[in-house]
Amino acid sequence: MKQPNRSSRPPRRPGAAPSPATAAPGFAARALAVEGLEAVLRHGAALEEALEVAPAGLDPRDRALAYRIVATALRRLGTLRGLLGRLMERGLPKSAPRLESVLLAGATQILFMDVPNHAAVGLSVDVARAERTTAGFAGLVNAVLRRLIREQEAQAGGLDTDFADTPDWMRERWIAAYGRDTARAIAAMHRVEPPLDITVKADPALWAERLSGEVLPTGTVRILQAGPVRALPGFAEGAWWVQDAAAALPARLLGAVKDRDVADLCAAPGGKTAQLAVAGARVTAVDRSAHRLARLRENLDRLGLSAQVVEADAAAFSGGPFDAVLLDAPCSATGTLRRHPDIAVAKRPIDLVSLAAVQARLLDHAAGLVKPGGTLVYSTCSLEPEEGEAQVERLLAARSDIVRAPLAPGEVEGLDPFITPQGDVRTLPSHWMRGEAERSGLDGFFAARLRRIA
Ligand SMILES: C[S@@+](CC[C@H](N)C(=O)[O-])C[C@H]1O[C@@H](n2cnc3c(N)ncnc32)[C@H](O)[C@@H]1O
Repeated sequence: MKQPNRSSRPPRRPGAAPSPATAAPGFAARALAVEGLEAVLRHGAALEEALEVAPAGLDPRDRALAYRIVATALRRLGTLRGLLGRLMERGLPKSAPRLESVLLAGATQILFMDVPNHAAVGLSVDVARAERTTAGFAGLVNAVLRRLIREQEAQAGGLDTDFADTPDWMRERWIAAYGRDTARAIAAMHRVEPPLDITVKADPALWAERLSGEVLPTGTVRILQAGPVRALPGFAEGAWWVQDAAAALPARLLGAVKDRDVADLCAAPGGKTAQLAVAGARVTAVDRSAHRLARLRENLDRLGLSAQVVEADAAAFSGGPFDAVLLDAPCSATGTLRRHPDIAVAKRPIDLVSLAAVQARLLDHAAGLVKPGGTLVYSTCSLEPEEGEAQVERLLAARSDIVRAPLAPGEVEGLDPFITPQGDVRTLPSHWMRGEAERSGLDGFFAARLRRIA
């Protein structure tokens, strides 16, 4: 946790007149952060859409700060709730559920961000006062956050445990699947803001230099402290796209795809479609979401790439047969918690049951779209074996015309550390530790390469 930072100016006392507080520097970012937390915690919004309520004309720096507050609060939610619980013996007032978001945003800035304590407290008080249901609790916000500053070390005792920010059901599943030490290492990575990973159309070394990044062993360019993505060199001209290093691996399992007919099932927003198109494949990109396909088209346009785009349920899609099929199935996405900490709030164990059924239906159908002799790659961004390894075992047991085409060491550059004894790929957020955690890790992905033999 951040060391106590003592300010010469005390926080604004809630009794003092707030005006023109709502126009004060930093207010808009804090108000938006509280809205964002409300959207995720109480209305089930995804983090990506939580800040869509931002007022038009908001300075992009305020938006970026609000995003960091929300993302950090979600990454450290267990710790923060534990601390606030200790500081508020009587709990949150029932009449103001929104107050929790105000306190979470304030405590996040105090404990985990480089924000002066007086600004974190003063602006939290202003945000509380600006809304009808929380205005009467501005004094409480002031008192709780100031006590947090004074007593953070003492109050944190026993709270900041390895799994404090991991939902119990995820912790238990990861311990069962990967062992306690690895589960602990995964949980630790989920607390860290990940770097920006991009896939470049060509010349990773050149772009790594231009963007002050580094080329990872698999060819992804990794950038620390990137700032707004759209403002980076090469974005507007379509030289690269954002894609986690692990998300870039499944398409590479297909090998050479130049002039091949390749179906990318569940394709939007198109990261893997773009990889296949750059590699020279004739790509049919299928997704059932019109909204997400619009993003796929926008991405391909910016990149100057093309694919045949089909809006359809991939489990009923009747194109092909194809030389190769990539099925990047919808899943719980528990492998992406570093980038999407809202998943820890949104997902429930029961979701795995329905998702596994969808994945089985999609995988069965995908197998039928592959030409005899062709390749099928199945992938998910999940840490849960039911959504990865078990799906492949089930398909192999059910169909004698599908066999595993295991990956050989050295076959795909940089991939060896992730090849399982079965010849599949399994990445974990705790893999690829490269010095500081902020430049390490990658999303948790599973990918298997299969071949249709008849
Ligand atoms: C993990 S995301 C795909 C990410 C994408 N492959 C990429 O690399 O950018 C899963 C996608 O599956 C789509 N989807 C879910 N169920 C589907 C179905 N039955 N048929 C087609 N697409 C589906 C969702 O709309 C979503 O875009």
